[in-house]
Amino acid sequence: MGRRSFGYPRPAPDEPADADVLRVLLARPGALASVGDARAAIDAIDAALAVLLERRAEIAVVVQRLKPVGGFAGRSAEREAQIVAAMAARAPALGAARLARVMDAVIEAGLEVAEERRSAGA
Ligand SMILES: O=C(O)C(=O)C[C@]1(C(=O)O)C=C[C@@H](O)C=C1
Repeated sequence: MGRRSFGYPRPAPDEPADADVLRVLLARPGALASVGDARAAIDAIDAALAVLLERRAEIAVVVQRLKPVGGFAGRSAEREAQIVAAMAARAPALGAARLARVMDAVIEAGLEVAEERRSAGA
């Protein structure tokens, strides 16, 4: 499947030509004055999150196949701490402790998908 956005946003110079691009409208919290508007903004973000989480899981499946020891047995606390620290720099209100809980669930979900694929011989 080719790129799903058509010319916009323009690819960055170091962007692979066969990557997909997700464009997300991020409402500014201060601009939301009703529950309906705020929920619609949350729904838009959750839709993007679902796409990101699904793609992340598919890529984590690939990592498990490529690692010498994949799956739950190959879990790396050091790598997970790096991921959380990088995210905390972009999400200061959430902070590292809360992000660690979120990412633990996200990473486990990816490893479960990898395990399902492995058992199915896929
Ligand atoms: O980077 C890896 O080594 C992975 O297996 C991927 C991943 C992840 O989902 O980000 C999954 C498990 C590891 O504990 C660390 C990270």
